[in-house]
Amino acid sequence: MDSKGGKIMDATAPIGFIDSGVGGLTVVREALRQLPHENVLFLGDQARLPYGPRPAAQVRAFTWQMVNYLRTQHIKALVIACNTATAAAWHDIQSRLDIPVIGVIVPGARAAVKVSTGGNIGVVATEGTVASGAYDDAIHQQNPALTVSSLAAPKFVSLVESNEYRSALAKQVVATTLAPLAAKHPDTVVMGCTHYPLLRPFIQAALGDDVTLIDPGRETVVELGTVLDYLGLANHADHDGSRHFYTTASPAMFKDIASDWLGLDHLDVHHVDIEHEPDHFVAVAELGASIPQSAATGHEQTVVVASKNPGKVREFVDFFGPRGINVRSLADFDDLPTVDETGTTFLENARLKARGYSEALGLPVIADDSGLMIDALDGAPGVLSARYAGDHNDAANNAKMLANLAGVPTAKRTAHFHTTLVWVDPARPDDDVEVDGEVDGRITVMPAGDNGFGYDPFFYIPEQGKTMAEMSPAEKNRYSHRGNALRALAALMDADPVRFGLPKQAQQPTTQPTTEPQVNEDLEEE
Ligand SMILES: O=c1nc[nH]c2c1ncn2[C@H]1C[C@H](O)[C@@H](COP(=O)(O)OP(=O)(O)OP(=O)(O)O)O1
Ligand SMILES: [Mg+2]
Repeated sequence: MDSKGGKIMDATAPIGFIDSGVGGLTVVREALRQLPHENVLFLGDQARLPYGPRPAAQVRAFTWQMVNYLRTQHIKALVIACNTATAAAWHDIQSRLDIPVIGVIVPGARAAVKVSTGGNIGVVATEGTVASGAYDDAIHQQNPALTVSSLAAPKFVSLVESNEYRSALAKQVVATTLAPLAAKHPDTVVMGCTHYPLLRPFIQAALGDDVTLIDPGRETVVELGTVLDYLGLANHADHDGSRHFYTTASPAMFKDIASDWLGLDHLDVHHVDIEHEPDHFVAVAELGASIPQSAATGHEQTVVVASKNPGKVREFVDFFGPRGINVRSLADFDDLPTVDETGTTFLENARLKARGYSEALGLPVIADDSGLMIDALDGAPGVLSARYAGDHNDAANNAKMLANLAGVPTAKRTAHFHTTLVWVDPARPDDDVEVDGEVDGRITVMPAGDNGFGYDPFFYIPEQGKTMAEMSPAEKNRYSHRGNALRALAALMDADPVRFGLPKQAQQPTTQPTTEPQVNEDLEEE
């Protein structure tokens, strides 16, 4: 964990990637290769593509809308995986956010300066990037003596976005477009648009084999890895991270290109609308307020997870995110009164939290009250799980549990996790939704695994042969009490979306994706 700007950041939080379309996937592919354990959220603004010909002020506004959307998903770092957006907005965004913000231009320029042998560097980019002079500036900042020749290649983005990037037409367009640059005999050429690496074989052919091509996306991911390490924000999970993709256009075409390019099946792709997001910096707490709540308008739903436990909140984000529901937690709101858990049952406490916070916020709220019941301890710690030894001190709680179980043989260490969820919507009084979930397991003698939270390292599921802390988030969710309760909730949502403020023909998946995408290592590398 690291703290920046007074806010505790979570190494397991996702990294956000934004682009005008699918081009940013070339950067995501690098991230999956170089940083496979990181959780990834990608947003492509295909509905408003291309960004290249647009005025810089408009690109900046669109970019902020993408950024503000991803900020509601609690990203720990942001990569502007688009050269045009980086040229127009990187300075503004990185100066205002309290997370690392990395653009593609500086890393790309740095790499070109490093490898150039003849001091003659070419840059191929969109009109917007060329007009900004951002690469010239970044390269000359490193070494003013280098020659930089820039060329705009406006047609390349549409070749890629129309999935034509392997065609004969593409080959011909690339050769014709690059002829004036080839005539200047650069020794190094920057592919200054994240769409262009998909055309790499044709670009190389047009410029000649002697030219070194720079993929700024690749360099950006190197820099991202360094920054995360430096800030203590790298995800050290022992399994591949989760990957969620959002597009402002239709998911179908996006899925085709993304599956092909990333070598991933079962991509989790969802449509989102971002035009209502603020087009400039606002505090995270204000972002929720800008999203319409009404089911009748069919707009996005926001729910506040009434929990101060970041481990829990993550599991809710993983559940609601793919269903297109924005998630806030109590950490996003200042000056909230604390609701005490004075009940004697999970249901009473979950109701107290859901109703208390919903009343204070005037928003739909979901609360979770959960705990561990150990048979040999007559169901303890149960409702008091969080306060068993120390107040929310996981280490002390686990130590007390172990001490109380000393000498109890394996076969008698059976236990059950329970969760009760209560959903309260101020727009639908007297229509609270209440569901339960349980999972059976056994308490180990030694902790195992680094994932999850609370009692997870000691909660062993015999059928799976591991503790919940040894499972990836998706895997834990498949078996856990919370996963089971959320599946019960999902069934109710699918049956009656309007009850949850969702549009009637909800396009959400009926069950959560349980397949973890695999990275195909065999994909061509340079
Ligand atoms: O999946 C789980 N894996 C491991 N441990 C878990 C899990 N789920 C709940 N637990 C433990 C944490 C806490 O010691 C107690 C819940 O207490 P509980 O009051 O519901 O939550 P909390 O106080 O941590 O957060 P909050 O009330 O703000 O939601 O059971
Ligand atoms: Mg609690």
